[in-house]
Amino acid sequence: MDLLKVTNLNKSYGKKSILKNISLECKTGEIIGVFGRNGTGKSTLLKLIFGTVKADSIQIKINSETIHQKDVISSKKIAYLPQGTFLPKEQKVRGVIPLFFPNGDDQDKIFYSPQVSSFEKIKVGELSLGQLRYLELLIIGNLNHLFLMLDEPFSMIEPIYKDVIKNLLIKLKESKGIILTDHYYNDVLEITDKNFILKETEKIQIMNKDDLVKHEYLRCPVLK
Ligand SMILES: Nc1ncnc2c1ncn2[C@@H]1O[C@H](COP(=O)(O)OP(=O)(O)OP(=O)(O)O)[C@@H](O)[C@H]1O
Repeated sequence: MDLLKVTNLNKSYGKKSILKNISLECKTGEIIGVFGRNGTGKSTLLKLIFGTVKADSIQIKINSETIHQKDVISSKKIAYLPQGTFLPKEQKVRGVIPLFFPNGDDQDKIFYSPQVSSFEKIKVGELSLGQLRYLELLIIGNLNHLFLMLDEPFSMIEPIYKDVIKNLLIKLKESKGIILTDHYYNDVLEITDKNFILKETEKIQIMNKDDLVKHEYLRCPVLK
């Protein structure tokens, strides 16, 4: 088991405090869900841990090793799925895979993953949103990072691909720790082991949908 430990995380933009003294832990074998209304800092939190947004303060440790924020990307221990696509739209899927996986066996893992044969000849820009998000997750998930930060893996995705993505994430958590955020709360709660909500700069643990109502993320009554 590997442990990602983030402590003393503070972030403000100008005079506006976004996240105050946040701590969190994620183990390999675990998926953690992050909720919060628009603008509460969910994406910022993931980018701070990945190192692409500079923190006012943050300590990041993986097991006993401290990783400075500026060294997170080069350490190749934490990966990040941004909200927007990062793949070249004009390339066919079968041309994109070798860009990330020079080794033939590694490429095969992607090519023989469920569904990929149905869209490998298509250009990235012509994929459905579900196919595209799944391909991105397959690529990120098959690189060797221990921890994945995923920003909205389910948003606007057709139901069939949501299921394919959920199955992939459950498989990936066998060897990785995953922190994800998405407003599709039912999909998130279906696969997460722990959850929290960001509210007014703080992090509050969530046990179920009722807690999401209590903290004014959902309106009641919640159908069960
Ligand atoms: N580069 C920036 N400069 C100034 N303010 C910013 C910047 N990036 C984000 N913010 C502000 O920080 C706050 C948190 O933004 P963030 O994108 O993390 O929210 P979020 O919880 O992910 O929202 P959403 O659910 O809409 O994706 C928002 O008020 C946003 O306007």
